[in-house]
Amino acid sequence: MEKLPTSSVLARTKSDQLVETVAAAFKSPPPGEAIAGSADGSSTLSRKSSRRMMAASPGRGSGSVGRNTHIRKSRSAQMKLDLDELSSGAALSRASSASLGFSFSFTGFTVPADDIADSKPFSDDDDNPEDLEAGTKRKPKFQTEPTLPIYLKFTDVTYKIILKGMTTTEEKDILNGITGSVHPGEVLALMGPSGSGKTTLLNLLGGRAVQANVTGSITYNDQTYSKFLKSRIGFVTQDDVLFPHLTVKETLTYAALLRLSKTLTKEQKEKRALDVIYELGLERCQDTMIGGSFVRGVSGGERKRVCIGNEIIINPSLLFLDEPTSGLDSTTALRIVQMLQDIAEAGKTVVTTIHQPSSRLFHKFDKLILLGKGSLLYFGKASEAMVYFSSIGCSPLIAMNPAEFLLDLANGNINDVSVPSELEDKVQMGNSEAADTRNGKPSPAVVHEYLVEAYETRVADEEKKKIMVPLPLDEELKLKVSISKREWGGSWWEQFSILFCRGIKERRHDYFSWLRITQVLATAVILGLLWWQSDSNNPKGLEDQAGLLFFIAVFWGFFPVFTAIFTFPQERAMLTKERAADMYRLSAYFVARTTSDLPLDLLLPVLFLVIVYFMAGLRLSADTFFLSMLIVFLCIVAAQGLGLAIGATLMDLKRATTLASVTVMTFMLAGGFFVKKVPVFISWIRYMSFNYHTYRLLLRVQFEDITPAINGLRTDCGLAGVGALVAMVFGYRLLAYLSLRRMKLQGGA
Ligand SMILES: Nc1ncnc2c1ncn2[C@@H]1O[C@H](COP(=O)(O)OP(=O)(O)OP(=O)(O)O)[C@@H](O)[C@H]1O
Repeated sequence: MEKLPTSSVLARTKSDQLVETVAAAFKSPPPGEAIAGSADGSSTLSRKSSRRMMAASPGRGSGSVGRNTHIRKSRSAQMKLDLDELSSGAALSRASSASLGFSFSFTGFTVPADDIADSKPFSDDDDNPEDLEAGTKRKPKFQTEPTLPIYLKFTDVTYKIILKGMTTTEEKDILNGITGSVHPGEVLALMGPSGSGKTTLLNLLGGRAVQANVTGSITYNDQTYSKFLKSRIGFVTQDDVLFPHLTVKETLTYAALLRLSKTLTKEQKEKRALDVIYELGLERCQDTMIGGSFVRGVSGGERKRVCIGNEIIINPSLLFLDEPTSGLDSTTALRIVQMLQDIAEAGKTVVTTIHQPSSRLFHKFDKLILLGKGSLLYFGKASEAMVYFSSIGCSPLIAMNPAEFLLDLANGNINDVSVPSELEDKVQMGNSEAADTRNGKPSPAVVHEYLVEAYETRVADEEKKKIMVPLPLDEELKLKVSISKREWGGSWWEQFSILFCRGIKERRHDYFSWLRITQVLATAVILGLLWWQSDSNNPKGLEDQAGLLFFIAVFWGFFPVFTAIFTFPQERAMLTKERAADMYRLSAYFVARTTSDLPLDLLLPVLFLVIVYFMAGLRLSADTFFLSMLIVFLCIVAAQGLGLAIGATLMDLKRATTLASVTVMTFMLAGGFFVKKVPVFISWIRYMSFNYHTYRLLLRVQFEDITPAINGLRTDCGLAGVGALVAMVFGYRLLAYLSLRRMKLQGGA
């Protein structure tokens, strides 16, 4: 452990170099440029600076003996890459045009069209990651345009939650005093056993947790979190939240259209999506649907890359990833981590949680945080973790993957690990709590305590002191981070039209659902046959027709409620994710989502009414027919509003369907057909029923010339009925919108 201060000083010197290099290289371009890049030399500067950062980045320079292989690899990879670039015609043409100052498009790197077609740097089937590692294949370039460098530092981060039981309230510590830092050009891995707090820490660092329960400090270029950061942070969640029916290209294009700066044109944004497809090696599956539980789509690795693409499309300064390799085979996992390294090398700050990396993966991380039960067991260079643990008496006794060794330690499992003398003494002194009765070794709790204490006494203070030192950054660079203004990617109308088109594309299969069309047509034909050419000129026929009109009012009140209920609960995960990234205004999403289904919702009743109306022999007059149609439309839109409001308020399908069935049944019973003499204290309920208003309006349109009342129900409703339905159309929607506004963004800051 005596060695550590020396290496820490070394690390300090390197991060100082890094800070100075970036501060010098990044001369605060205007806001538009941060995303847009430029066609002049500033982009070239950024590329160079990112290369310099690579050189200065801890974990890539010279270090302990244990890292030599990795260093050799990186260097030879770098040399081979350069040679490869030189020998490639495309690289030559890029180099020559770069010298003329034209090589950088707004993405920072113009890939010639031929190049896109010819090269498959990441395609799934034929690439060997070893080749990539060794540099024998051309690596894709990750967004080399200038990006606002963000230095993330966190000290003594503590997070508690309050668990409310039936009778008791309990406080649970999730994180205890976590300290660390990560700089542009570095990949920080958060490791630890399941439940150790990795995701919680990642959410806190990404500004996605309820800040009330957090103590300690988290700073970005020495500034606290601000709304501006939402547009500079990419966050890849553990679950892949994507629309299953959109293709890879559509997914990334919509993300580009919604998230990229207003200053870019539509074409530039679309091109950005194509560049990301190329960078991630997704060109072969760009027209394949994402897929989901019921639709076969792209592979797991491709899915993960699309999720990463969704975030890197904004050229984020900070990229957070929650277990990007879980569920993937080791080759694909290695490819993804290699990609993260490439992204970091382009000047971004990358933080990722990782569950059980292979040793090859482990060596690709620059920094490591090892957590155990919410406490910090190690923070420092990944390559020095083993040295640190051996300095506190814990070394593997057999050849072992370092990640496996570290996870075993974090779990308190010291089988095949040398036992520190302090712990051995405890066990030998007969302390029953200290020993594991099964093997006579120290118990996991004691090992955990020892590791926490060892880190706190030997390293923690030193690290904290280093982190407390202010960054030698431009004031302008710091101030930029603290801007609290949101930046939308487009005007309200642009957002609305993009979301409207995306909604239609995602649900296009629903529109032509033969099941739904058959259901409506079959019902219409059955009704037509049952009421075949009924005659309103005799009282029995009149009553029959009134029954038919009531059924129509109930049918078109019932269906829209139950289809609209699913709208928001089904999209909750997507909405939470997209709102956390400030992708659009909630009102634009709401209006787009509620209007994009309308065309089909209004087409089916037309078919239905045409069949029923003429088969049942209702009043043959154009006015009556079209007015009946309009009334049914109003009923549908009002009923949809109720479904949307119930879904948005409860956001839980089971509870929502239960409440909806009770409400719809009540409205139907109060609709005026089944019961005429309703007690006064409950008679008000009918005015809230869209069935009641629709039924009365339909009666009026059909029979106003025949009779002023049918079944004791007066038909002189007119404008009042229409007014009530219109009020429901807007009132229920307003309720739905307010409920969505209230909805807590999961961990939303
Ligand atoms: N809102 C919450 N309510 C109750 N417990 C919580 C809550 N959030 C986190 N926890 C608890 O905090 C601990 C850390 O959770 P977290 O998801 O951060 O762990 P993790 O290390 O990411 O686990 P995994 O690797 O399994 O995803 C767990 O014990 C979890 O149950």
